[in-house]
Amino acid sequence: MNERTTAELENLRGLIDGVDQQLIHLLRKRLDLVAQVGAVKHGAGLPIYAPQREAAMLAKRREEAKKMDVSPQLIEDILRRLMRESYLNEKDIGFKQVNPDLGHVVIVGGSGKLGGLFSQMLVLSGYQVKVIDKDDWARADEIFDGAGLVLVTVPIGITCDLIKDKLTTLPQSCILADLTSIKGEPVEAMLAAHSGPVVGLHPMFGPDVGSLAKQVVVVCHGRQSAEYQWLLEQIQIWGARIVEAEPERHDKAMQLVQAMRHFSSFVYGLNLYKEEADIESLLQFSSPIYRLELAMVGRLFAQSPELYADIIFAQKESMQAIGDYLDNYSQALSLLQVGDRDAFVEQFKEVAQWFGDFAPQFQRESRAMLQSVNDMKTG
Ligand SMILES: C=C(O[C@@H]1C=C(C(=O)O)C=C[C@H]1O)C(=O)O
Repeated sequence: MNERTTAELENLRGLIDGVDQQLIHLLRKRLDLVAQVGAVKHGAGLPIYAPQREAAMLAKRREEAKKMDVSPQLIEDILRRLMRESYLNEKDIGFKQVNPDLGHVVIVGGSGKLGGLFSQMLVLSGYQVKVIDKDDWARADEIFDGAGLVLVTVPIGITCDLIKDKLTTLPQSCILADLTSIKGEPVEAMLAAHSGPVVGLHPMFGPDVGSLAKQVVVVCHGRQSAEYQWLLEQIQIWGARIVEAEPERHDKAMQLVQAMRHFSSFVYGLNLYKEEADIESLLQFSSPIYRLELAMVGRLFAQSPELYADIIFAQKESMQAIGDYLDNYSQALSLLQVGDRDAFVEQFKEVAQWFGDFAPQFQRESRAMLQSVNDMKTG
């Protein structure tokens, strides 16, 4: 590089640094304004996540960006990232308490990660939370006395027995709820054990989400829904979306969404291990999609084996779904073995047609994900 180029670059880079510094000031200003919005919402008991406001704002900014020859997608990406920050920050202010007259909340299995997250959200909303764990059952009467809500969040394998054995003498008006990832048997067990209000909940996220904004909580109604309506409102104030489902429909979906999905990730990891794959060098050659896939598989093995065993072993019916997968895998493999490329292409087309409009939609969504995987690369 000659001196002139070096000087020109230095000058321009200095100007870019200045713009980036201004961006930091603008971000600070935006965060402060969002904090004020958070305080107003907290006072009024409004949810932190305001989808209509977001959609309207994004549409306007996209228009304005276009006029200034800035990519609309660029401003949308930036604003979406900023909004994620907003949810995190709004959370710290706390949330409106929808039911101030509730007695305390008991979280059964509160030392688990998901129990801990719900405990934190309830405390941030002004509720008194008591936890009961394995070693505390001697004090159970005292802990449950006066409870307004009992939230069961123990491993699936022991959920129903625990409900049957230990939760039969709750105060009549107390709400009994669970967070288990299957709903049929736990809801039945709760209805049998307790004659008061009962509701089954399944948070469709792990404990490492920073905020509940935009997350989904599935609700399976048990009994006396008017009594726990406040809890659903409270969850919505935390930013989550409530999706109502019949326990059977929910459990059937989980065979694919959870059991089969996690099982195939497990086998994917198992296979890498048996093949003695060198992850380091795979990463070197990885395309963004491979990296994303590896991240989804690898993250499984950073978590609790018991948790995944529980999810995969929760329903006997999942075996059927997983078995079907294996059959389809074998049939597809046989096309490869006999070299029937045409049949493969035909099957591909058939599946593509079945996906319909979802295929291009998923392509758009994954494009953004793949780009951010690429952004995260360093060096
Ligand atoms: C700041 C608000 O809260 C959230 C965050 C937003 C943002 O960062 O712009 C917009 C909408 C809400 O989901 C708001 O409601 O305006």
